[in-house]
Order: sequence, then C-alpha cells, then structure tokens
Amino acid sequence: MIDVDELTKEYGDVLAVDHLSFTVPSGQVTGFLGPNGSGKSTTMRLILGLDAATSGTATVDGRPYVAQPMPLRSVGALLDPGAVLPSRRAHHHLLALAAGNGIPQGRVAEVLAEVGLESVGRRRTGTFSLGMRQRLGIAAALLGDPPVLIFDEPLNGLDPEGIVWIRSLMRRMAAEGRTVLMSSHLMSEMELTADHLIVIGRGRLIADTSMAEFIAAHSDRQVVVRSPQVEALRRLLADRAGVRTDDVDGVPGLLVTGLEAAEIGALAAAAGLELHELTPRQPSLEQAFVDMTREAQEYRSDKGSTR
Ligand SMILES: Nc1ncnc2c1ncn2[C@@H]1O[C@H](COP(=O)(O)OP(=O)(O)OP(=O)(O)O)[C@@H](O)[C@H]1O
Repeated sequence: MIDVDELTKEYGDVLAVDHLSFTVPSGQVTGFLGPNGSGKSTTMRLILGLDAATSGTATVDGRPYVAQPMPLRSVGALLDPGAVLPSRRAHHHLLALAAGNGIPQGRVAEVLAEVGLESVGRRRTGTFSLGMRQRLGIAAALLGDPPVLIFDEPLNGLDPEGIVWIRSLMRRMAAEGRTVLMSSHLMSEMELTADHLIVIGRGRLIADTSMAEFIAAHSDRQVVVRSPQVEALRRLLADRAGVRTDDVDGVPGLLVTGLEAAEIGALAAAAGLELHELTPRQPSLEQAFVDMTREAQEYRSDKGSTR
C-alpha cells in the first residue's frame, strides 16, 4: 500500500505538490491523472525518494522508500526509460540491478521474456527504440517481483500490441494482489485499465474515487443530433437545453445536454424538422476528464485570482 500524507514540494516559487493526501490500495490498478504540470511525476519521485519533500510524508507499506531494506524487492518503478547507459547491453543493465538488490541472476532472463525482449537482450540499449527502452524499464521494475508497482506514462512509445500488453500486465499484477499506480494521458486506455482514480490539479487532490463514480460524477449525459436544418434545430433547443456545435466525424451537428433523445425527437417532429441522427453518447473517462479539468480550472482561477 502507498500512503501519501500532506505531501508538499516546492521548487523555488513553484508549488509542484500541495498538501496532497491519498492512499493507493493493493489488489487494483489505480490511475493517476492530472493535466500537464499538475505534479504527477513529482509525486511519484517523492514516493520513490528521488527528491526530498518540502513537508509531509510518502510511505510504501509503512516505510519511506529509502528505508526499504531491498528497494527493488519492495517497489518496482518506471519513471524515465531513458535513464539507462546507452553503451550497456540490456541484460547487463538488469544483471547489475539484480546484483545490487540480492535478486538471483536467473530472474533477468525471466523478466526479459516477460517484456518480449529476450531476442535483443544482448544488444546495447543505445540501439533500442523508445518502446523497447520502455519495455526494458518495465523489466527492471518487475525484476524484484515487488508487491508495489509505480509506472509513470508506461504507454509512451508503445505500439498497439504493446499497449494491450501493458493493460493485461497491469490487470494481472493487480489480480495477484499487488499495488499498482500508473499515470497516463491516454484516457481511453486508462478507462480500460484502472479500477480507481487519483486525480490532481496544480498539485492538489481533485478526486479519489472509483472509475465508474468518476465518470458518472463528471460527465453530463449528452445526445448527438444531426439535421440538415441544424440552425433551426439549434434555435428550437437552445431555450430548453445546453447546445454546442459538434462536428465530430466531420459532419456538423449539435451536442445537446439536459434533454433525453426521445424529448429531442419529439420536439423536432412537432416543429417539422428532419433529423439524420439522434444518438445518446456513452459517457467516457475522456469526456469526464475534460469536463472535470474545466471545473478545476474554474476552481483554480477563483482561488488564484488576486487581481
Ligand atoms: N526539478 C524541477 N525543478 C523545478 N520545477 C520543477 C521540477 N520538477 C517539476 N517541476 C515543476 O513542478 C510542476 C509539476 O511538474 P510534474 O512534472 O510533476 O507534472 P506532471 O503532472 O507529471 O506533468 P506531465 O503530465 O506534463 O508529465 C511543474 O510546474 C514543473 O515545471
């Protein structure tokens, strides 16, 4: 279990993490979300003792990372896949990590196979693509068979097969009872992978909730409506509902909030307007996140406006 308590990090004038508290439980995948610069990587670095907190604490299974007797056996992390010497061969890189953490050498071949790099293990990492470096970073994280895994943007550089592979790896690790914390900007993938979400904005906690609750709480029910008489339809609906232009799929239409599809159909029929599409939109994490971010920005500008 990861415990973050009133964690705060200042870089000069920048408050990167601001009295942040949350718990990441075991047995599920927890997604870590926030707009660019919201403090996700900083929080992960603080949990891993790579940076010192200004105040507050972060512990893994009750101890700070630096106090773990065999860190790689306690926590596996992928933060910066570029942080490998380019002249090092992949399996030498892993052997060195294993030796420093009391991990049997045989484990190196196992994790190389697990991440699909067994055939290139003898190659120098400088010749690796971004996706291959990412896989090597994941191999390093898995090396000590740790109960806690922390992944910062693990999907970067991965091809579609790699993305599906990460999803099943994360799900399997959680099903085995491990604690899995992962950040990603790929919302559709996050929606398929995570059970729980920690959402931050400007270093502060915005949401700590299940995926289903987050989507339900932050996305409005919307209906996509297309019509050859789109302007007349807009005028008809504007008094009764939220109406935005929506040119998803390249066909101009309206995105209507606050009316059911049947109500829109009835109104259009009564006004003699022709409809070409009337589709309730399934709420998604992507939509919820965009809506939430908009709310968070309003919250932030309220709080931040000193002029
Ligand atoms: N070493 C550092 N020195 C100064 N400022 C830093 C440092 N590391 C991070 N910051 C600042 O802290 C804030 C949070 O950055 P952080 O990288 O943690 O965000 P993030 O949520 O991971 O962003 P992204 O989604 O873009 O990866 C940013 O304003 C960033 O510029």
